[in-house]
Amino acid sequence: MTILEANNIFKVYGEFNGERETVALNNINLLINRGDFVAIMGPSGSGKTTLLNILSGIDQPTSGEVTIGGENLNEMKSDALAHFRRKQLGFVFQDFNLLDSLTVKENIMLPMILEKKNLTEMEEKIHELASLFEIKSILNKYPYHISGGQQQRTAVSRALVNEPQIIFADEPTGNLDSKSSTAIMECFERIVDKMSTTVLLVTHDVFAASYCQKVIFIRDGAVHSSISKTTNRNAFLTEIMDNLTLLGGR
Ligand SMILES: Nc1ncnc2c1ncn2[C@@H]1O[C@H](COP(=O)(O)OP(=O)(O)OP(=O)(O)O)[C@@H](O)[C@H]1O
Repeated sequence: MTILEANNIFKVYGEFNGERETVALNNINLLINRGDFVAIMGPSGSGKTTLLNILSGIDQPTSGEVTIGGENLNEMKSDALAHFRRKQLGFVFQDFNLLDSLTVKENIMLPMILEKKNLTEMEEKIHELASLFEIKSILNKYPYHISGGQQQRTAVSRALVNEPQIIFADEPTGNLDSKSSTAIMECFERIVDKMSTTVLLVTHDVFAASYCQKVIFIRDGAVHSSISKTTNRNAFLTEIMDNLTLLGGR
């Protein structure tokens, strides 16, 4: 079942500070199905973050449209879009974006409080996610007292509490060591397997991308190619590196 559809997406940034206009996205078309686990890769400046921001309704395309679960993001008024994003989409960022003044548990609860869920429902959900991501023992700690990996697992739990249709992650392993990167990619694997959540991430990290089922390569704002995992993760990792070499760039 198609969950996200992007049709003829163009993004042109206007002239700024004497710089000429930039065509950041040049006719992108994408179909993402429920339960897909997809990485977007490409050289620096190829348009990855711009694409993720447009697919997730953070930014508007210059032309083209994005639908998620059949709803056209570009036709929604800003209040409706904000509500849709809060309820239907989950976000994970490179720098975790946790609130330092709230405990791990309170950070995870926040999106449910905004959705006015009842206390029993919130407690049950937190228990389920904290068990799944092995963060039960740190629920009452503050973000500055836990490791980067634990912070990112908290951020993934927070992204999942309202059972979103799709999780968007921008460089989720960018600030993590290799052990924590493995743990977070295994978390994504688990939610795709167990909950059929759809995960779409942008990454420079070949190791992280090798956990996905599919990698879409973009260059100069356009889809260049895509590959799907057919054998094991190590073979897929080699295939991703070969494709990146062909793609060029840093
Ligand atoms: N707000 C903006 N105003 C003007 N140009 C922008 C803006 N944001 C991005 N760009 C330009 O659009 C192009 C795509 O940028 P984008 O950040 O999407 O690339 P990226 O692939 O995510 O890069 P990186 O891997 O370095 O993060 C680049 O040429 C960039 O300079």
